Amino acid sequence: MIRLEAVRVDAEDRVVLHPLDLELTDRFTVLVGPNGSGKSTLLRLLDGLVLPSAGRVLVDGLDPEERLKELRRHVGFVFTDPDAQLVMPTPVEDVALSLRRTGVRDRTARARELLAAAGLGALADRSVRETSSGQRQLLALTTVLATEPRVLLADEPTTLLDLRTARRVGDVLRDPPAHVAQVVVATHDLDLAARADRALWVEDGRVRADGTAAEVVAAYRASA
Ligand SMILES: Nc1ncnc2c1ncn2[C@@H]1O[C@H](COP(=O)(O)OP(=O)(O)OP(=O)(O)O)[C@@H](O)[C@H]1O
Repeated sequence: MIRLEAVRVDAEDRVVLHPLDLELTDRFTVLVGPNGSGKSTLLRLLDGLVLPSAGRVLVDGLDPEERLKELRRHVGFVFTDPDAQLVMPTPVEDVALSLRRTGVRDRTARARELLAAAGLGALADRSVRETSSGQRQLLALTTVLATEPRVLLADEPTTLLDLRTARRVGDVLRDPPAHVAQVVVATHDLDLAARADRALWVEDGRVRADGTAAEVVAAYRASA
């Protein structure tokens, strides 16, 4: 369960996120809203990448200000830019690296299985630099899932993807591996958003609507 208790985030000259109380218990929650509304900030609070200026964040009881290391093991974050998290020369090495804390014995063999399951088997030994940006985005998601997080956070995970790959990423977010208890995604992809259980429409640093994905996405679409 994710809880925000009177959380506020200030920038130098303004409030980025106004005081917010929130409890997220659904399996798949999306954050929608215009550019610069505070979605990424809200997501980053859940991984301790942004710390609250006031209030408290708890992710399955872990407060990022007190137990950051544990939290980071508990939570996986997929960045918009996959190059921010792909560090090894080849996909198989990158996924094998992510498996280092999982107790898997043959990490290379398991990495190949995970890549194959993600539809990336043919790229396993290629240079990451030779893969397309969409393939790298899917690879970044695969490497994060390989760490076996309980909570999966993703910031615009379908931005670079063609329709079919976006659909596949949506399938993974909708129905992730069993170790993932909760998924929270910030997105402008309203087809993806509509597949969530719950949606928050964030605007000007406030939650403007909160409800089922169908309701909130329809209201947000109608506002454009
Ligand atoms: N550390 C910071 N210092 C100053 N301003 C910030 C900081 N972090 C975020 N902001 C500002 O806060 C606002 C919200 O940013 P955020 O990245 O959370 O929006 P977003 O909804 O994710 O936008 P987008 O859809 O464009 O990714 C923006 O105006 C941004 O410029």
